[in-house]
Amino acid sequence: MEKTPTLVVSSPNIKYTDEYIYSDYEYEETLVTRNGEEITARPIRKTLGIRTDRRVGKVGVMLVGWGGNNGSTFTAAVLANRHQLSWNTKNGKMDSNWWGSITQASTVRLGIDEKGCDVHVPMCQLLPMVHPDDLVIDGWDISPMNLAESMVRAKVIDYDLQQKLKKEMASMKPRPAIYDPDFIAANQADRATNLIRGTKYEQYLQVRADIKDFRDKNKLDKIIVLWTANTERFCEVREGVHDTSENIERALRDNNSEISPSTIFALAAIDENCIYINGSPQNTLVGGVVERAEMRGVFVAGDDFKSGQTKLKSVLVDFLVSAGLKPVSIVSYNHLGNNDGKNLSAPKQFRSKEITKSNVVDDMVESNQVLYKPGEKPDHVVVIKYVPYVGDSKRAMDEYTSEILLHGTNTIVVHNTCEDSLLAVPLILDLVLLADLFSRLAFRETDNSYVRLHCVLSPLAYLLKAPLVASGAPVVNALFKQRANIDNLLRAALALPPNNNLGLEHKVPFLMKELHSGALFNSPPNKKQKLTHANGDQ
Ligand SMILES: NC(=O)c1ccc[n+]([C@@H]2O[C@H](COP(=O)([O-])OP(=O)(O)OC[C@H]3O[C@@H](n4cnc5c(N)ncnc54)[C@H](O)[C@@H]3O)[C@@H](O)[C@H]2O)c1
Ligand SMILES: O=P([O-])([O-])O[C@@H]1[C@@H](O)[C@H](O)[C@@H](O)[C@H](O)[C@@H]1O
Repeated sequence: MEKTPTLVVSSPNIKYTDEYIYSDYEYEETLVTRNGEEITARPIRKTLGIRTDRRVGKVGVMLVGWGGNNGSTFTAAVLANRHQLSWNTKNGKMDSNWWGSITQASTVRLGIDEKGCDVHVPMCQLLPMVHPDDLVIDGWDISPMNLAESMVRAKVIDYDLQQKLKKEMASMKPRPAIYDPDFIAANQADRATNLIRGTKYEQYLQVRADIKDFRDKNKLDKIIVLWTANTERFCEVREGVHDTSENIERALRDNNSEISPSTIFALAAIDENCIYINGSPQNTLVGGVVERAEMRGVFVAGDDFKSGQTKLKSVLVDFLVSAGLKPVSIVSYNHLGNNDGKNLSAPKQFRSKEITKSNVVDDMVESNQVLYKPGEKPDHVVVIKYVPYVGDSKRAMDEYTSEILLHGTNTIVVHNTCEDSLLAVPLILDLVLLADLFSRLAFRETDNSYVRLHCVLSPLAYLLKAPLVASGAPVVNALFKQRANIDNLLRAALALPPNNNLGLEHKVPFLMKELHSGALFNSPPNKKQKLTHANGDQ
């Protein structure tokens, strides 16, 4: 594989040491105030010291639901890419790739070259990230099947590739897991034979022991626990039970029936200082769990991978509303035949998914009060049907009807067929790699102290249908705003300004002349500011 060039930022605002990258970043925003009919906009600017720990270390990922379609396909994809496997299909020989992963297969605009042409680099090249080949994988499942059997059961991976992976995956066996029939569909009962017995607290202790065992056996520096098990019903959040760390601890020890398996996994992960990510729609990350994460300085993220219909919805609705067209009716229907679809065929589990698939348009609608009165929303219907024959190949049909000029209407219909797991698995990789990277960022608060990001990793929103945010923070669902947030956070850690898409060197005559004469690149750099970091050389 050709060696990717090393990226170095040459600026008085950045300092590289063996352990850290120190950057002075000019954070800019516009403060808007209203006084009756008058709106005032005031630019504000703050120099932020950002430190990135370059030491990636040895990273493990523990999947809850490892034996599922996503878990087995993720494992197959890591192994296929690690071994650079090729395999035969009816369409010819295929090579491994990570398409669908923004860290591995997408690029970020870095800037322009001397001719003024945009230069893009792979996202994974901007800052030190875990290499997918180096990930150590383990996990739990209520089903006892090993990963080779799980891969066959999933019917996602091409047959010839399965044969090349079977031996290695047969040696991988999910650890016994926590099963509570009150939280997932009754139709999952026949899988549930690989279980941790005992009270909820005993199960919590066992999960912690499993994490310690995985860490010690593999000499890991960091573990990320990611839920890709079945969708649970929402737990009924109760004051005095779910609201604080202390109350949830008590509820756990009291074997409270409203403490879900996913919340037990989350508490165990956090108490073992592991990042916890929820790839399903249920409300695992209740107040007490987030408070526990804050107290321990551990990161959490969720909910529900944003892989297909919802991802497209967060683009189409953003396009329509920002074009001044008014979506008034959105209908999202799909059917699929995998075990996820089987579990979602139960009303309570479907309701969890319906919630996360429905709330995704709120921020875009609320951003345009020319089109929508306060509180006004499009009609929005979500339908999911289970049709066993189609397996993992989800069939999605969407209809978007908008009001246009002079109350005309415009109806867009989309049909989409895909192996659902092949869309979700790259997101699992990105969630793991970006969560690890973001956990290594720190922001200088005083001369010698740094604070990390808020424990709820909302910069991962691009990958999630219902992004969890810090209490009181706005939820952003528009896909390209979410993407710009990731790109510009990475740029900020390199003391680079956000991409503003102005391109004035191609629009303002004297800038165009400077560009072509080379003068544009000789303009004096920002006045050399003293690095604000106490640790960086002055
Ligand atoms: N495109 C996608 O595939 C996609 C997109 C968004 C969200 N999701 C969510 O990801 C999750 C997994 O999807 P999938 O297609 O892999 O489903 P799946 O049913 O194939 O896999 C889930 C696995 O979890 C196991 N399991 C159930 N309860 C468990 C528990 N308490 N502990 C440990 N294991 C448990 C099951 O035995 C199964 O092997 C689902 O919640 C789904 O809604 C999937
Ligand atoms: O990501 P997306 O395509 O909007 O939503 C998908 C649903 O349409 C599908 O029915 C469900 O099984 C998947 O878990 C996923 O949530």
